[in-house]
Amino acid sequence: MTAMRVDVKVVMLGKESVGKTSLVERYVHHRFLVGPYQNTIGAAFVAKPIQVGEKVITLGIWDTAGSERYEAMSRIYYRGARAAIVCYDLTDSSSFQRARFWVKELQNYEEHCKIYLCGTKNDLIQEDRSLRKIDYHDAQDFAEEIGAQHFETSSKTGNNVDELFQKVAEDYNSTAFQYMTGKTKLAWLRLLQAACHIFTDSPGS
Ligand SMILES: Nc1nc2c(ncn2[C@@H]2O[C@H](COP(=O)(O)OP(=O)(O)OP(=O)(O)O)[C@@H](O)[C@H]2O)c(=O)[nH]1
Repeated sequence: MTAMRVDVKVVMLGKESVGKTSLVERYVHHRFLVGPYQNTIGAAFVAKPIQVGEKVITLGIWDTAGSERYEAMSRIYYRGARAAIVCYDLTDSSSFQRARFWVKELQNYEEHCKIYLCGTKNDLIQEDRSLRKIDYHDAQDFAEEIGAQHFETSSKTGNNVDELFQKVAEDYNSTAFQYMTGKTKLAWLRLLQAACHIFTDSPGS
């Protein structure tokens, strides 16, 4: 097995049973597993290359266990993450409280981690609007307050799932230069300068 170089560490956070594993399954394997719910123990990792313009960016996705029993462990997994997908279940108001908890944690301990707020299971809302427990605008306001992107997804139908992960990769791509260390940035600038010289000095230009 060859090791894959990971560009962005992404962590999935949220109350148990909100659908973190299902989101990853849908995105990575294009499937929705039916059958008895199996809670994640500890965490699971998967690497997924994704095309952004001309580039391929590999997301390293950590799917954490939502059970409060594993809270201390989940903290280990968000260390150094560049993106966090904080999930809540649109049909469960307590899951939104839990999402607020994870957002606070990230704001306090992982300030460079970009947050994506994700309301899951929107197929259930499409079927029966009375099941919605989190108003779209309330969640949107919260997302704006914390500077996060907000998505409502369904792993069952696939609605908005690719868009969510694509956005994570695109955001990383557009900010990657910003996060380069001084030395790397200088090297890139010199390379660009040299390329410009070659272009302007080339015969016929
Ligand atoms: N209808 C519907 N059910 C979903 C969706 N996503 C997840 N579920 C169901 O919700 C239950 C929990 O899903 P998981 O993906 O295992 O949840 P989790 O957040 O990974 O749970 P933990 O591992 O305990 O943290 C399962 O029975 C899923 O089938 C969805 O988009 N629509």
